Amino acid sequence: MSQSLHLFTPSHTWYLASPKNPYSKPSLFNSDCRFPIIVPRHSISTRASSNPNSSPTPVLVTDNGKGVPRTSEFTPAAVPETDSSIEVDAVTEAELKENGFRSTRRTKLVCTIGPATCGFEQLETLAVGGMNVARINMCHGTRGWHRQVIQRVRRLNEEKGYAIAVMMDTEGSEIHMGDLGGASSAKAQDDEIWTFSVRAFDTPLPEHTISVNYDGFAEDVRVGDELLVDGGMVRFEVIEKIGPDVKCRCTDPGLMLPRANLTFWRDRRLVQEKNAMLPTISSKDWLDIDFGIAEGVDFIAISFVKSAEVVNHLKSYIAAQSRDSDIAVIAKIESIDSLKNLEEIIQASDGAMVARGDLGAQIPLEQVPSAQQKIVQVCRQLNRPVIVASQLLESMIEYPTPTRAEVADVSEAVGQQADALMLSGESAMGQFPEKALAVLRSVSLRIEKWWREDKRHVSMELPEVGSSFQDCISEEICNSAAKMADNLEVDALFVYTKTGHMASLLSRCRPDCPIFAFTSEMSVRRRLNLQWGLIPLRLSFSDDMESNLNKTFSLLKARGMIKSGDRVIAVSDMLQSIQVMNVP
Ligand SMILES: Nc1ncnc2c1ncn2[C@@H]1O[C@H](COP(=O)(O)OP(=O)(O)O)[C@@H](O)[C@H]1O
Ligand SMILES: C=C(OP(=O)(O)O)C(=O)O
Ligand SMILES: [K+]
Ligand SMILES: [Mg+2]
Repeated sequence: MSQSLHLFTPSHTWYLASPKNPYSKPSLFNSDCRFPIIVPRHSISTRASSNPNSSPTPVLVTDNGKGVPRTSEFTPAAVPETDSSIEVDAVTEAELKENGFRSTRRTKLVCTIGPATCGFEQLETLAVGGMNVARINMCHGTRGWHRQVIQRVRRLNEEKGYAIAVMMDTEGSEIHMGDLGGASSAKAQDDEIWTFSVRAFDTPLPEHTISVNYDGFAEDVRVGDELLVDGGMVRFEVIEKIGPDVKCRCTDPGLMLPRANLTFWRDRRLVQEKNAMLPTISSKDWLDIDFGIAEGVDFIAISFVKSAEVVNHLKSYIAAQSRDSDIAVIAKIESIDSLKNLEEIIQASDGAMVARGDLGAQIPLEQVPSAQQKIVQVCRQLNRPVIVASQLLESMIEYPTPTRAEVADVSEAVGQQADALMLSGESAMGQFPEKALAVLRSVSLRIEKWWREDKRHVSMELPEVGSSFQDCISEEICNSAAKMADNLEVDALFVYTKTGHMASLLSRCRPDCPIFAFTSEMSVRRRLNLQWGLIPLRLSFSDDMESNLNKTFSLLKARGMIKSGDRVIAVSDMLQSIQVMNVP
């Protein structure tokens, strides 16, 4: 290569030549060379001006002047998808216009939908607040209830241009309490005697009685065992067994919520055989999975994964049920077994969740932070998106402001560059769902900026993940493009991707600038919405990168989302190229 970097001016387009790249000059491509070679091409600015008629009519302009449009001021972004339009939601658009590329949020936000947020307008408020993924927990509610939520999210996407993905979370075979006979919670006081029973009760339940979903419960516990509700929020000691009833004395008082998880400990260790005997995916879970497939959810999160085998099984099941479905499987890491088999589970899955609620009930609490760090790191290395979940802003279920400790916890996850943060009770049944989401949003933005500006991230060793030579080329291109983007301080990376793979490879590098991911598939756009730093947009594009770029520039410029002089690096999975250019 004779070109030195000073020739590498922004007004030039540069191509990384590869065997798949029709633009490459064969004489310059050394077939023995593992990596593509950079060859110069002519300036993009002359080509861009050759296509003056490609500007579309701007479709949507909503902005209340404060960066994020208010619900009532929404003009529906319903954009009939044509060859010459780009699909983007009002929030992304407003954020880009208001704050520019650099300050867009990179960390994605998942909200669990429950009674506090299931209405169309409530969902829209969450969308405006930055929700990227809506999670429904099959542990609660009926399928009819969940169907309605899915339909409302879909309507939001269709009418307002959002790409909110739906994640269905299976109940799993955990041992949990029943519904508390309709009460929203029950308070256990110090030294009170409560009965945990496997009997079927008519409502209302007798006083101080809790039903348990697992038939073997009374048989398996022993007098002297410690019974933990929700990982220790409330504790009891087993004092007597009488047939199906287990009498327990409250040793740590607290509030118990319907269907709270139960674990029991003997000699300070979790009694694990119980979970081991139960299948990871119960018969009820399989019916829920059928429901999820039929409703076209984007992600299925499996609770209490123990091995890669169950993930593989579910993936083949999904493939057999719906040939062209691309439902991604998220493994919830929340048991001792899942930690033991972490790498193989993550390798088998399409993503993972650090489910700290149950994890903290299975391992000592003080081990949860290091487990989180490890899971986040393994996911990044294996190129799988990772969600940090549970109790991020727990106090906001009841209070409008978070504790300092909660803000520090959110900051830690953002600093670890997890792909996504999740709200559970805060958004499902809390009093301040919108405020909780706003806290995640503002803390993410602030901490991301601080880490970027202070260059606090130590670069992580990213092992090769590709299995074929083509995959390795894509990977090298993304690694190089991300590095170039940082070194040249470009404003954005553009990726044209059919399957989303190149976009995820770029996201994995956690570059300083945001990544615009253009895809023609709506389902890919939604799926990419879980991944760090990606701004997924729908655009129909061709194999001709030149025309794709011209089209993108004029569409984005017409909507004020980019401007002349912005510097961009573009990669594509069709051509396996890297191009550096200034927006004309
Ligand atoms: N679909 C729903 N219907 C009713 N309540 C729900 C629903 N989803 C979540 N919740 C409430 O929100 C709380 C927190 O949600 P989540 O963390 O997903 O469940 P869990 O605490 O059971 O793991 C639940 O304990 C439950 O009270
Ligand atoms: C996210 C979790 O799972 P669930 O809310 O379904 O118990 C968790 O345990 O942290
Ligand atoms: K669940
Ligand atoms: Mg759990």
